[in-house]
Amino acid sequence: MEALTNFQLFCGVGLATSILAYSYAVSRPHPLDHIPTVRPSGLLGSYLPAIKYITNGIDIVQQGFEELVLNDMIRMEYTFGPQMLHDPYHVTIIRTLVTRNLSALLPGIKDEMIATLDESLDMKPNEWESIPVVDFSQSITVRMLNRTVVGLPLCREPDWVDLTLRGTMDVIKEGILLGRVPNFVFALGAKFITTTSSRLRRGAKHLEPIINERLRCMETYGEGWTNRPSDVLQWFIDEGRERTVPLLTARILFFLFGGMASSAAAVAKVLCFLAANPQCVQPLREEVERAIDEHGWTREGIAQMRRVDSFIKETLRFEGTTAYGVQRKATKDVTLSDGTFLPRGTNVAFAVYAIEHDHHNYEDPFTFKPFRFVELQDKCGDPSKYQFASITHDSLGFGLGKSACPGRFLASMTLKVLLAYIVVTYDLKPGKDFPDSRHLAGAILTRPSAKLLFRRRMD
Ligand code: HEM
Repeated sequence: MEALTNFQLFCGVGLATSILAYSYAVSRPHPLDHIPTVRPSGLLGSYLPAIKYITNGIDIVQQGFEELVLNDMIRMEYTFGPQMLHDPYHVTIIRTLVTRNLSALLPGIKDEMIATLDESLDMKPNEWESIPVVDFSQSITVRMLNRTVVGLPLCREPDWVDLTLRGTMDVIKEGILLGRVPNFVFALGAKFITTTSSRLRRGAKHLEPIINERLRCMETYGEGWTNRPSDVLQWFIDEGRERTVPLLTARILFFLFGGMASSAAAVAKVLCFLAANPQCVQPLREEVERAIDEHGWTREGIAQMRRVDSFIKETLRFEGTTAYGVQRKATKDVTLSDGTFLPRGTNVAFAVYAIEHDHHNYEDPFTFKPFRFVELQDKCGDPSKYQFASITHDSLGFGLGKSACPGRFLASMTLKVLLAYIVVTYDLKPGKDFPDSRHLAGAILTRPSAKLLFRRRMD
């Protein structure tokens, strides 16, 4: 027999070691074996559903409805910086200053919306224009959100807009990739997978002159600085925890990340459902025109738009935003009230789509009823219930509990203004590739090729 070459010997030892390691891993009891998890056990088995999950997330989570779902967390400390995890003060600023100042932010949001619509929908009277709905929704959302965050003129600066838009999408892709990298290559892999440093450098170039000028005014005028900007950047500076350009840049980009992708995805769905349901247009127009006649484009006016609110909430419930959500990690061993034991480090998530399509929670859950929530409000006699921004155990689009989305009131106001304005200003109908959605790693997304036809309102 010929002598084994070094290479064959290396392969042989490697194979034997792998078989031993695999046999050991599958024979070891897993601390979660008592819990009905969605993933099969075993060394390779856990990666197979992860791959299947990329294209078929809904089905896998549906399988695990009423069971606990394991999931990897996206690693924000690598895509933005460790300070986002260790000092999430932006959450407090959103809960307090952003939410308290919604009335003051509204005129800027509306102004930015009209400017973006005029630029994107530059058609002649009686002419239909075909618009890719995903791109359109992202462009308008990023501008409206940026207006509240950095104000004019930066919110319209093309490179900044591109950074805050594409950068958000990059972070999502990088986060998904990082979530799939095995732990032992993680620290090294993060450096190569993320574009964090170049993103922050690019952002700092835009923010540096603005931050420096604002710091100068604060030093010069102190409390007497009368035309102090009323935007998120200024609230971060005033808070005083981070006064350097790199740290503030990371915080601002993270803030925009928090609001951008989910709001833009919601806008795309709402516009698609509006185009697909022409029977809703008249009732919506009547409501919006009445509210604007009585209160103008104010928060009071927006609050009167219950059909608009219900249309948005029902669209997101019916179409779904994600297969699973409200992700939590057990930071220590936990025993739940039903006796279920979760060892430290366990990731859990709720089967959001399944819960929002459960007939115990919603009558006729697989039927789109645009004004479902107005009917429920009328039935219980309380219009403050069942609102888009409300959080309940059967309405999980904004999460649940202490970590529920702090930006939901801003998101709700922004979406309502947009839908209300579009419905009274334009006619819409479905275009190409409509209204198909696709599933990506659990998220339910509008197909990027989907088009809508817009025309200036004719009647
Ligand atoms: C329709 C639009 C939006 C949707 C569907 C949405 C949804 C969510 C969800 C599901 C969570 C996780 C909640 C949980 O785990 O319980 C979340 C968290 C968060 N959202 Fe939103 N969001 C939206 C808009 C916004 C906006 C506009 C902002 C910024 C103003 C924002 C800022 C955040 C932040 C900072 C968190 C993390 C909260 C924390 O860690 O405690 N979101 N959002």
